[in-house]
Amino acid sequence: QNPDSLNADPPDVRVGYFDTHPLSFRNSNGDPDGLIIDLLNEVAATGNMKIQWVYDEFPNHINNIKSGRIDVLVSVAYSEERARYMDYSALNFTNVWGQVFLPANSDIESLFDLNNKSIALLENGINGQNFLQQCELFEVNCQAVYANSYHKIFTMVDNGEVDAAVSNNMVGAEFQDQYDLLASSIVFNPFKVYITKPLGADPVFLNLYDQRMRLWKDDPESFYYQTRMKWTHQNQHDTIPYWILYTILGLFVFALIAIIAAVLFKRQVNRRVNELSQREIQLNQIINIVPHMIYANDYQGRFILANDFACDFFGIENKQVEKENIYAILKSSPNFQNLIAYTTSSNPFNTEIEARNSRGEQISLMMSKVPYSGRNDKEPAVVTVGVDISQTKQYEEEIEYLANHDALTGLPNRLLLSDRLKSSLARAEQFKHVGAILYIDLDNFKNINDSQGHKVGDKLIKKVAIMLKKSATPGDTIARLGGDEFVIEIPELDQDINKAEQQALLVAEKLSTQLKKPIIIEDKQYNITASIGVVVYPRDGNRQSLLIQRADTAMYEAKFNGRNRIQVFEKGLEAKVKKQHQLENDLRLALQNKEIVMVYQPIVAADSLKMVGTEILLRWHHPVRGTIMPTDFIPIAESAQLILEIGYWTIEKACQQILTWRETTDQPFFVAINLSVIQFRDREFLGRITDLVNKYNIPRNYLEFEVTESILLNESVRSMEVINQLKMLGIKLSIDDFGTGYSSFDYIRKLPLDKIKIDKSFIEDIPSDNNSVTIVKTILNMAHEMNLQVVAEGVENKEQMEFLREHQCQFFQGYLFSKPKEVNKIPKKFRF
Ligand SMILES: Nc1nc2c(ncn2[C@@H]2O[C@@H]3COP(=O)(O)O[C@H]4[C@@H](O)[C@H](n5cnc6c(=O)[nH]c(N)nc65)O[C@@H]4COP(=O)(O)O[C@H]3[C@H]2O)c(=O)[nH]1
Repeated sequence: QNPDSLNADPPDVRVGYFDTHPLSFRNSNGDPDGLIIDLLNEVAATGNMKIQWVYDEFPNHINNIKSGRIDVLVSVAYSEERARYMDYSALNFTNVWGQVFLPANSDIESLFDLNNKSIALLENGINGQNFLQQCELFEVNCQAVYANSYHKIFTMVDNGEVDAAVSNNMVGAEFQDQYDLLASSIVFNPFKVYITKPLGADPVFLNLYDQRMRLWKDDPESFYYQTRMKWTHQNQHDTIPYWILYTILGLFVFALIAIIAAVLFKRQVNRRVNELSQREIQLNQIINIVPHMIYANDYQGRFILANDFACDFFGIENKQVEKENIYAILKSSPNFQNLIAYTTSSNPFNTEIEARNSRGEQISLMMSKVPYSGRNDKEPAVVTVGVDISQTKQYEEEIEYLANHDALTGLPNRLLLSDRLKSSLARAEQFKHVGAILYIDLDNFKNINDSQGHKVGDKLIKKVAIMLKKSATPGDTIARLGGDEFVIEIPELDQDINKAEQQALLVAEKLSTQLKKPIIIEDKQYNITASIGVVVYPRDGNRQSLLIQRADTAMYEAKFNGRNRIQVFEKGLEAKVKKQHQLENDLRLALQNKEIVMVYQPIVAADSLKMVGTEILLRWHHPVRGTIMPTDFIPIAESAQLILEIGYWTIEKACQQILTWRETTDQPFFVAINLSVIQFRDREFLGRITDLVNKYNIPRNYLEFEVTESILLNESVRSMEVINQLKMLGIKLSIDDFGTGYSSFDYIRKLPLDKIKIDKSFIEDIPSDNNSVTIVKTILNMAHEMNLQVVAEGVENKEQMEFLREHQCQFFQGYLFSKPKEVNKIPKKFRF
């Protein structure tokens, strides 16, 4: 120490104290008093220092020391947080521990009883912090209520505002009697009590204190022990003898370990319980997500479990399921009928059933039933799983439908027809039934498809399908084989084969008439016809493939004979059709092999009998079969789609011939060419004709096209368009075979035609046959009225010629003048 300081005024040291009885407190005179007060007064006296005591609440002193308003603070427990702003004395002056104090009547016995209780704590107090850490460790959830003095804390306990209070044991013991408190067995965290100064402040007082304490603690008779005795009635070296302290600590550690073990165990149990309940929730979620029926019931029918699907199916509440009985439910509604036999059977099995749910909706279920021995084999039950296969069944049905039906019309396809035929034929054999098959092919459908596009073609096929359905009777199978081919199977006709054939023909005629009705598609009218082949079984065969093939052969024959016909199968047809097929193949090579040639038949003027023109007629010089006439090969060319090639070749040759004749003679000399309906329908027809007449630069009126009445009538809209265009090009037009078709004078009147050719079938019978005479006269009169020229075809003798001349027929064509000949063989006398 500085010797000068002994004589100088003792320096002031401001020491903060607060009520923490018996360590420090303000006595009834308002003066500082208590264990540490006495000790520090003594320390100050030995250091010749004068203490200036500053009284405040503990939390305020924390601020006081931080702000330097006091130099020393008494009774402070150590904490790392406090050490950031305070220096501690080296020696403590006492030890204390945390303790919970309760109202006298409290039944709280352990830390766990404090769960959900309110606890009064000193604001910023170290005991409060330690207590809360303990609570957190043991998952005790209590509500902390803070106050800034011990006095207030215990007052709250006394008033019943809180369930308990926490303080150090020493303070609590002091207040215990005053507030009638119960010192609980809940103790924790023993700690030492020091004096402190602001961090970095002058250490002189703290050093003086440590110096004195060191001396005092070594001497049991010292001022320190006397003072402790005075305030705490303990005369040992410390507040508690070390062995007691260690015992308490040991017990505390043991209790702590035991509690931690218990808590860990409790936590583990809680975690496991939690996991199990999560798992149960998960399992419930899973079986409820499954879109199939799952339920289990005991042998009395009581439900053990049922998922959402099952509950919805039976119309029961999931929460109520354990109160329900499956047997009672199954009996409660006719919807569950199909399940009864299944459920009451004791055997495990898998089966597919159709059932209705509580709302009456049909469901296909794949049911599986398995016995379940239950928990510990004591609760035997049955687990039922019903997999909802409704969707799969629906797909299967759709696939089966698609496999058996035509996608465009929805009619049975070849596969289903074949199935039905098989069973019809089997029944026919067993019961001696007679049936028929009609093979229907639309005439010239390909041309409509090509000229109008597939969309129109498809619509037409659909309409035809509807027409066929309307004309058929129930029990008939109407199938579409593809393209424009349909088959109708009529299974049960008269047992007399001839009568059965008549019945089949009647149906065919009905169909044919029905099909002839105009069909309107996209505001356009289409007139179609069909070629129908008929077979009757078992007469024409007893195998379905043979019967279809024979019906097809008959249809082909109908087509070959000019279409729009019904043909019953006959024995010789197969060979004939085979021959036609062979011809079709040969015809494909005929043009390039130059086997097709043109012959010319002169047309003469009635007055001069001089040739005014010719008609081109084709001949096919077949290398094996010899010369084939156009009536035999033109239908083949049409069905084999060769007619366009042949047709344009003929027109080009005609143009060349017109040019040759023009160069060799000044006489007007026309060439007439027959047109097939297929040429007429060809989209390129007008363009190609225009190109040809331009290419050869022929006088347009030297070219004449012959079309039949049927072409004009059947193709009314298109024909009007083509005829007008041809007229605009300057080409002549005549109607061939007039009188054999419908002969609609009204219609013909509207067309810009030039000539009518009377068919040779009328000419051959004049003048002897009255009917033919009348027809020829009528045609001639009508033609004169309409200002049309008339050509008589097939004039073979002078009587015919004279009759025709008499009735003002302007032109003749026939063997009387010349047979059709190659160009260089035409008789000279008719040339000019
Ligand atoms: N009995 C007899 N017959 C006579 C007489 N005068 C002419 N004929 C025959 O009558 C037919 C007249 O031709 P069409 O009515 O246009 O009838 C033609 C025509 O519709 C068709 N045809 C011929 N060539 C062609 C062609 O290049 N294209 C098309 N699309 N059809 C053709 O073939 C049909 C038959 O032709 P063809 O057999 O050459 O038969 C020809 C001709 O040889 C006669 O006095 N007596």
